[in-house]
Amino acid sequence: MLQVKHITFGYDKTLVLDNISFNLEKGKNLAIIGKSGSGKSTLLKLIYGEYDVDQGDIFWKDTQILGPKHNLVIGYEFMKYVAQEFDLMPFITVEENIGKYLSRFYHEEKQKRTTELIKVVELEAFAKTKIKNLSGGQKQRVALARALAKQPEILLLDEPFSHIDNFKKQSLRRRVFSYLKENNIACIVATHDNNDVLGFADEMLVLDQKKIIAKDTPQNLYNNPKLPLIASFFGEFNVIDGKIYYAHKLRIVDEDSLRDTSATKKGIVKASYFNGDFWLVEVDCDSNTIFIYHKTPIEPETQIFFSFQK
Ligand SMILES: Nc1ncnc2c1ncn2[C@@H]1O[C@H](COP(=O)(O)OP(=O)(O)OP(=O)(O)O)[C@@H](O)[C@H]1O
Repeated sequence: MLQVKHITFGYDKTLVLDNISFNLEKGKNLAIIGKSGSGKSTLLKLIYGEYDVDQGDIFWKDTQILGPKHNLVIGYEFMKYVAQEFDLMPFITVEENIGKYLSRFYHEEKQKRTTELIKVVELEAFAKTKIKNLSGGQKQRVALARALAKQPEILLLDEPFSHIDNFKKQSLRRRVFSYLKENNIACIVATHDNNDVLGFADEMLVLDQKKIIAKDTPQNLYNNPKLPLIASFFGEFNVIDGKIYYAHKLRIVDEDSLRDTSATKKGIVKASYFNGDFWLVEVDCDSNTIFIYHKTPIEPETQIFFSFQK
């Protein structure tokens, strides 16, 4: 189990993280979310032992994670970290980069393991390509495979799919996260993308103002977002009379249906934005901007009525 106990850290005099504590069980997937600059990468780096904490302790099982002041070589065998900038060896191939960390393995086993990992990150066609000839997204996938090469017990991922195109992203996420579950590898994923979280994370931790402001399952946080910051991670939302409503929880209704319900408001359409299955309709309601999903676009300046769905 990972135990993060009351850690505090600042790069200089200004605090970045203040009294952060949480645990993570073996094999579990934890997502860390928060605004840009809220300290997600810093937290991953502290857990990895890249910096010394100012206060507090971090343990993986019985091993205390120590920073550079107390540890000549950064990092531990059981933990791997895939940073936002991945440092691969540019002049050797994809399989050589992945295999590089498997020097202790017999040749056949090493080849088998490398092939398996190349499959996880869907780079079969590039196995013999030199890193310098790969795109950013392909490099990111090599970095992921390399981190998995030695079967860590815990993996720290910073925006792991940020460079990967949408065609690949969905299937790659499923493969990588299933691989981690099957192999009982715990992971912490710092991300801005709710698709990295919904469907994969066992829990989510929200960082804001140097603190953890929420920690719960994605389902609970999605269904009951206590703060706009949390709702904004999941999608378009509105704050109406102090309550948070996702844009898909509001319904544009006919004037006739108004008699039945008191929970209806009036507004003037400002614009409609194509959104795939729906249009996102921007409405001015008592000088507040409200967003509502609707099946069709609505002409600007049209008066509409909308109601709230549970
Ligand atoms: N090496 C550094 N030296 C000094 N300050 C730093 C350093 N790295 C990060 N910071 C500062 O620490 C704060 C947290 O940065 P961090 O990169 O952890 O945030 P983040 O949540 O990961 O951001 P993003 O989502 O943009 O990646 C920011 O204010 C940043 O400017």
